[in-house]
Amino acid sequence: MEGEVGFLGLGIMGKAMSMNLLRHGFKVTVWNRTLSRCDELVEHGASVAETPAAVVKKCKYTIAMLSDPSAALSVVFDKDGALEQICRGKGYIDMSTVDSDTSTKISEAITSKGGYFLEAPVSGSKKPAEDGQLVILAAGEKTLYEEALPAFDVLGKKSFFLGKVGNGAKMKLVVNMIMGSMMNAFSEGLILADKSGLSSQTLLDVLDLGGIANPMFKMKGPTMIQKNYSPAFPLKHQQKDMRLALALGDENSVSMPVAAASNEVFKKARSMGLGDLDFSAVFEAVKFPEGSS
Ligand SMILES: NC(=O)C1=CN([C@@H]2O[C@H](COP(=O)(O)OP(=O)(O)OC[C@H]3O[C@@H](n4cnc5c(N)ncnc54)[C@H](OP(=O)(O)O)[C@@H]3O)[C@@H](O)[C@H]2O)C=CC1
Ligand SMILES: O=CC(=O)O
Repeated sequence: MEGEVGFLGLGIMGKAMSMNLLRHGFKVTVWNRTLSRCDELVEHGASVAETPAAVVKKCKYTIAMLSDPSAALSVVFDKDGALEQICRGKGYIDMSTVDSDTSTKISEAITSKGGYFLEAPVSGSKKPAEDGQLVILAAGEKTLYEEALPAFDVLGKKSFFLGKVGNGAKMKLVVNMIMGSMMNAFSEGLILADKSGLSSQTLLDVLDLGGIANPMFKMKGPTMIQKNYSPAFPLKHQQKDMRLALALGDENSVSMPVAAASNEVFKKARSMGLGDLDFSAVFEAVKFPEGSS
């Protein structure tokens, strides 16, 4: 990955990832819809471009890390979007969590102009992004995957190449569907323990020693008990992932009652105004279901 790398989208993940690239000696040109969010990256050596098109014009490789399908499409297809400057030899790597249709639309547009496309959503949240410990789920153009490995090695602890475009998106949605359902079950367990007169902390200790111990319970349990929902993975994005995973289930005639019920609780949490908090704030919606005070 020689030369300047472009980075579009400096939210929780994009900021941590582009900072990591800078720390490891990559030259990075950044763009964010809210341009002021570029300032901190500039202090650490990044250059700024005014539009996605300007980033692509300057850089052989451009990485995008955007909130959802509509943002991913807008940054490519809108006026001054990335597509305007895609030409032969340019690589576009979308690391946002989107559905396979969105990824395919972007891929077809990029490749129709002679560019190369890779989808590469990630598993792992704010802290793994800061520590370069993401799990990268890439699919699409194998040559671009191989060229991107020096960057992926900085951003992640392991990269998978999953074949044709769409497979990375699908894998990410399956993983996050499981994660969202687990977070709901965990929240119900914490409440059941509390209402039954048991100590929440003791429940966490018991869980951590058994067969269902996992890093998510270990990390989120204590902060949930303290009602600290400072966002690492925003709840609105988890709900988007449940919705997209359920659509994938529809397409494949897979019945997912557990995920469907969990999605309802995430929707309820959004309607309670919790969308910008961490996804563990779904705990509040489980505590106070529809109709209760
Ligand atoms: N946070 C996490 O733990 C993880 C998140 N992900 C996925 O990574 C992606 C980014 O997540 P995260 O960084 O947390 O999200 P944030 O909400 O923190 O950041 C979203 C980014 O998308 C930009 N954006 C939103 N809408 C548009 C639009 N219409 N046009 C242009 N830019 C837009 C925002 O720009 P602006 O600053 O202007 O609002 C911002 O840069 C999501 O797909 C998420 O599901 C994957 C793994 C972990
Ligand atoms: O998408 C979220 C994550 O933690 O992975």
